[in-house]
Amino acid sequence: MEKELRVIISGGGTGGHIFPAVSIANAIKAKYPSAKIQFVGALGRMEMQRVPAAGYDIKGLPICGFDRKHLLKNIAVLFKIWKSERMAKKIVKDFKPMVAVGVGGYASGPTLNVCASMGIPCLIQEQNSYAGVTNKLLAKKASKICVAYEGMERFFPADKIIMTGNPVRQNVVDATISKEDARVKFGLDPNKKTILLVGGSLGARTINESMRQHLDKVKSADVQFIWQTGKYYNAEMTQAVKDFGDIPNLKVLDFISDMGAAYQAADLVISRAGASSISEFCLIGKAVILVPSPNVAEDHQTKNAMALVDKDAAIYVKDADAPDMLLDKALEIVHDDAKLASLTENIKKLGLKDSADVIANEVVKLAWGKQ
Ligand SMILES: CC(=O)N[C@H]1[C@@H](OP(=O)(O)OP(=O)(O)OC[C@H]2O[C@@H](n3ccc(=O)[nH]c3=O)[C@H](O)[C@@H]2O)O[C@H](CO)[C@@H](O)[C@@H]1O
Repeated sequence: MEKELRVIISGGGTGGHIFPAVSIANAIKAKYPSAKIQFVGALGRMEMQRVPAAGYDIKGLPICGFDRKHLLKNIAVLFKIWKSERMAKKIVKDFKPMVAVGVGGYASGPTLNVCASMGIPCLIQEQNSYAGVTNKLLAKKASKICVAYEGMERFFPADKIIMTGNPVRQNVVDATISKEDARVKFGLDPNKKTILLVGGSLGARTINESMRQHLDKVKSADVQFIWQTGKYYNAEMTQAVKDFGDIPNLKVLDFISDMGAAYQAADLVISRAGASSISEFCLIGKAVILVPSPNVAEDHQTKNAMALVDKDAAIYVKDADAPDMLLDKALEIVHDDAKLASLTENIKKLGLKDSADVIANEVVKLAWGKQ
């Protein structure tokens, strides 16, 4: 009989790292229901809520990133890294994983470093077309590196790279709720065209401003809206809507837990161009307007977006132009059924299926020592 499978999964910071981790865990559990999975995240970050909500146990490390503006503060950061490594060592010793998975984000640094130093095989998953700092540092120690974009040999040893695509949560891509029921779930008219706005897992100032500055147009549009503001901006945007007055065709939310239903409800999505969001649009086949964040390393969201836009699989609106034209563009497209159909058709061709499954197989092979 094979031994009990024990896996550590570490990383987080934003949904773009957390949700791929959860879907890898789900895929492992689907194959090995008795597998023991321990998440390790960063205290105070989003994974500390989202991972338990997905049904997994998580332990938090007091880790954070270096402060490039205030160098003196980094003495405290060094102490936190040291403390995190000690705590990671204890977690690893107690849990005794057979394999470790890192999905990027601060916590995966100490966790995978400790695992590698104890001879536990490590796999890392990089979601973007531009590798994150932690993953770049861990690449030497990892046995396998799962990626979603071509050309990642720029960052990682070519012989370790496996092209898997980004794992997306099963309940997001396999949502069975009908369009009508999904709209009712969000308190909307089941028969009215619907636009969903999402600013990534944390919300996006520009997308929010593109709505806030045009609430008159929103109210008079023959369309309804689900507007995810992000937790940070929610109070401000909710107040702006309250000050404007009643807008029955608008639902404002800080965070959407059931993204499967939100996508089902929508005829058109407006979104940032984070890697997991893009993978979801491709797999579900959603007409989307992408407004890449200009505030990310190497402008990687624009690269993520252009991979679709160049194939007529998404519409691109530059961040700086969004407050002026995003809403008008969306209202034009949502009423153009031929355009919606061609966008849907083209984006569907770009989805890499079964990513979580393929990665889970690689994790299991490493655990059993079959590299
Ligand atoms: C500002 C920033 O640093 N963004 C990065 C971050 O984005 P971010 O965390 O926004 O990640 P993605 O766009 O890749 O994924 C967002 C995920 O959150 C989910 N979701 C979103 C909103 C919501 O209300 N509910 C919900 O469940 C989406 O379904 C998706 O699964 O990580 C991505 C993956 O490494 C990067 O490509 C992004 O550049």
